[in-house]
Amino acid sequence: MTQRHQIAVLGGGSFGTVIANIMAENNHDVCLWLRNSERADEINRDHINSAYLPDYPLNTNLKASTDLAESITGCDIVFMAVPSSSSRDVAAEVAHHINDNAIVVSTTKGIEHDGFKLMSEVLAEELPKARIGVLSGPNLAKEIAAQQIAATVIASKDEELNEIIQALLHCGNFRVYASSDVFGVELGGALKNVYAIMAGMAAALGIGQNTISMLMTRSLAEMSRFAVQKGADPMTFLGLSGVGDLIATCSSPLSRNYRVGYELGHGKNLDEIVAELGQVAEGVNTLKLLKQQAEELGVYMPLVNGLYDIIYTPKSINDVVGTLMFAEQSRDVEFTVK
Ligand SMILES: NC(=O)C1=CN([C@@H]2O[C@H](COP(=O)(O)OP(=O)(O)OC[C@H]3O[C@@H](n4cnc5c(N)ncnc54)[C@H](OP(=O)(O)O)[C@@H]3O)[C@@H](O)[C@H]2O)C=CC1
Ligand SMILES: O=C(CO)COP(=O)(O)O
Repeated sequence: MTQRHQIAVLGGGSFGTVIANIMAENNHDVCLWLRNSERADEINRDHINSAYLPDYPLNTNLKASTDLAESITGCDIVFMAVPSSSSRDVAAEVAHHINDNAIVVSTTKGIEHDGFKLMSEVLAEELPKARIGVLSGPNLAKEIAAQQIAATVIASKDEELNEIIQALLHCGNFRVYASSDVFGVELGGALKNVYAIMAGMAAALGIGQNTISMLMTRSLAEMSRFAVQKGADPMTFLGLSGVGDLIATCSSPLSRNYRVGYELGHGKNLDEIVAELGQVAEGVNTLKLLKQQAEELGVYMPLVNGLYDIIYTPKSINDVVGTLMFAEQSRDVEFTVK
């Protein structure tokens, strides 16, 4: 019989709810921490999170709470599923209640504003005694909630941690692959959000399959180029957390980042789009940070620059496309396996 774990999932949005429910279905003690008491009551009473996943019946053993101390105390595993803008504050609170040596897994695909830090780095600073992992992959929450087959990646240097998380989340429609490349897995999840905005914008303009293929492939080249400059292994970008997640989010209106791009492509204002979305689209902040970081490192990122110009400068989409099409023509594949 597998060990029964006591788990807290912090963040009661779409992804937090889905992973909490999978683990409750797998017979673990799971508490979903959220800040809205009406929603917590609804989950405990009606076993539904109607604000985020109205068609997804939740396991009756899944508990919800607005009390962070109550949610975390005694847990051996904590999942972070809040937006990157809140991760440090939430982690600092977690530090008061968490067991030494507990496992903490970040699911957040974003970058901290100051210092271009990924969430595992933020967690390591705030929770120095925790064993830290990162979960990332092509995981559109609504598809998982609809019981569609999906897979993800758990990344940690701690092999035992990877095995524990694989067993926790594995079920008939969800597979978990392991990686030791925490940085590469996490960076892939954060960067692809930017390209999903671009893909949504391109979809709004009615582009064909050749153009879609070109955009996605050149996005992967650009992401990998940036990652290599930051010291990551480009091979990780060929896995689920890299190209896998890029394909999912650049192809689906279920992606919030794609939807932001789609509305931008129809001429809507960014602030209005974000306000109407009511959920996190991490790529909007990542775009600015990525452009700045690429400039500092001297990495050539024409797609990021073009998207930035469309959103934040008076340049039109046609101006930007013209510039991109007449840029110097270079090599297709930049990396070789020795
Ligand atoms: N959705 C997906 O398919 C996947 C998402 N991710 C990543 O996971 C993260 C969360 O995504 P997702 O669940 O979809 O996002 P949602 O926007 O659906 O939910 C975010 C949740 O975080 C809560 N929250 C925000 N700020 C705070 C705070 N300061 N304290 C407590 N709770 C807070 C929100 O609360 P409230 O409802 O009260 O506003 C909401 O419940 C993102 O970084 C995303 O990139 C990762 C994999 C897949
Ligand atoms: O990361 C995701 C799917 O893997 C979710 O993408 P969005 O945040 O764009 O909805």
